[in-house]
Order: sequence, then C-alpha cells, then structure tokens
Amino acid sequence: MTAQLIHGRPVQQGLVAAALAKTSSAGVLPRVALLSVASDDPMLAINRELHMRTFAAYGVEGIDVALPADATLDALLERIHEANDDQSVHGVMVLMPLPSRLSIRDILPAIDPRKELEGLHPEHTAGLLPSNRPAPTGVLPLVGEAVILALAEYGIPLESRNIVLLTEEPLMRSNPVANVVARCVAPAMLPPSSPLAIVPIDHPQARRLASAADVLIVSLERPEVVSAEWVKPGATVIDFNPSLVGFVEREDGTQAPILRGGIATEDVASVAGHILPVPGGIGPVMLGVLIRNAALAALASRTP
Ligand SMILES: Nc1nc(=O)c2c([nH]1)NC[C@@H]1CN(c3ccc(C(=O)N[C@@H](CCC(=O)O)C(=O)O)cc3)C=[N+]21
Repeated sequence: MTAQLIHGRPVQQGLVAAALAKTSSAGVLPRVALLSVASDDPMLAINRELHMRTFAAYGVEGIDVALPADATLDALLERIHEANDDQSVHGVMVLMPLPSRLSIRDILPAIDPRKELEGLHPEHTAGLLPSNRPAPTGVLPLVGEAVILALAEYGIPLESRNIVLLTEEPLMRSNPVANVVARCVAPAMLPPSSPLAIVPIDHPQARRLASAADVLIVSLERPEVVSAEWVKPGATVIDFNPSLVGFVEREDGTQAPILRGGIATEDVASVAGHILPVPGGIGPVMLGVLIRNAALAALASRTP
C-alpha cells in the first residue's frame, strides 16, 4: 500500500478565501499582532517568520511584536494591553514556546477574548463544558478544529474510529498548552463513539497502542521516530510539530529550514492509508483557521 498524502494548502486556501471575501466586501482589512519572546529554540524564529509570511501572502497585516529573551511578564502584558486597546488590531496571538518563567495562565486571560484567535482564552475553552454556554463569538480550539476540518475535507470519518494521540513526556511537561489540548480539548471535541488514548511514546505499551489506531495523531519533538511498525495498515496518520533537521540554500542565497515531523513519512507511507505530512499537512490548515478567525474577529469588530 502507498498512502495518499493529504495536502493542507488547498484547505488553507479555501478557508482563507471564503473569510477574506467577507472582510473585503465589508471593507475591512484584518490586522493581527503576533507577540513573541526571543528564545534559543530555532523553531521560534522559523514559526514567527512563517506566520508573518503567510499573513502577508493573503494580504493580512501582521504586526511583529518581538520581545527580548529577558522580557518580564509585565512587559509582555503591557504589549498585550496595547494590542487589546488598539482599535485597528483585530487579532492578538502570543507565539509558543515561552520562557518557562512566563506562565500561559497569566497570558491567555490577558488577551481580549474578542481578539484571541486560537480558542484558548478561558471564555472560549469554558464553552467546551456542558455547564457553560459558548460565548456568542466563541472560537473553537484551533488545533482540534483544524484536524476535524482537514479530515472532513477528505471524507475521512472520525465516528467510531480508534484514535490515538502519540505524545512525549518532555513536550507535555514543557508546553502546558499541548498537554491540556491533548488531555482536555481533544476528548471534548471528538465524537463520543470514538475510543481515544493519549500515549506517551516512551510508555512500554506505546507501540502496541499506536498500531491499533485508525487515526494516529503524532505530536513529537524528536524527528522521524515513528516507523511503519507503529502504524495499522490503512490508518490515517497526522504528523504535528515540525522539528528542524537542517538548512538548504534558496536560489536567492538565503537559508531555508528543512523540517521533519515525528513520523518517517516514506516508511509510514508503505502501510498507512492517508498521511497529513510535515511539511504540507496539518500546519497549513492550522494557519488557515488562524487567518479565518482573524477575519471573523475583524468582521465582528464592526458590528457593535
Ligand atoms: N500560540 C501558538 N499557537 C500555535 O499554533 C503555534 C505556536 N504558538 N507556536 C509554534 C507552533 C507551530 N505552529 C505551526 C503552524 C503551522 C506550520 C506550518 O504550516 N508549517 C509548514 C511548513 C513549512 C513552510 O511552509 O515553511 C508546513 O507544515 O507545511 C508550522 C508550525 C503553530 N504553533
């Protein structure tokens, strides 16, 4: 078997084109403040550049608010408040990873919920609980929505499927958002008919559990560790979390990063049915949902 590759780029283009058609007929141009705190992690600069480049490609204005590595919580909160108060800014996003001394608990609630684009503000996540009514302009957690949209686009069902999230302990500990999205948000968004296991890759049963998955979602910081033996024949495999494995020179002499996800794509393709690969799979869908959410926030800002 050779897996069919699922391309995220057309899904991104469809989502963004529909949303930007509405903003342009309303005469509004979405503007997004992208905040980040400098770090040694080379993926931060790569992701920051990718976000800015993707905004620009669609004519969305990105405001690159880059703080130094030693920025205090107060300094970051001040920049968030500035963006909240700026009527010309419709979306505010704080890029991960953050230095460990800055807690996401202090940061996400500081973003104006009308401008929070990833569905992670407490007002948005509270809408996942049955006791709470979703906010009228509620935003769904972006990662979950991206997976659901991408699979729906290709007619891959989630109902009654055995779903496994293959994670890793260091990432879940260092990135509380990744941990909570796996353990709280994903179970809340997936169909009740589907068994779901969250499996750290170093667990003794990891390979057995992964190879029982109809839908295997891989979120690892180590590149290319999941091989064909981890995958059930015909399964759908979604590769998250690009890692930097090297650089190639572009024609203009600048360096382009070479990115790989947690799966060895070619090997896995010999058994899987469908793969959302790195690059070109779920990442572009997530960026599409992000830009669509910015467009919706821009539209909502015009109706008092
Ligand atoms: N607050 C926050 N929210 C995030 O959603 C968030 C974040 N912080 N920090 C970093 C990670 C990573 N992330 C990516 C999204 C798209 C691609 C993506 O589309 N990548 C292209 C890659 C390559 C390219 O075109 O250069 C692809 O997979 O095809 C990658 C990575 C979002 N993240």
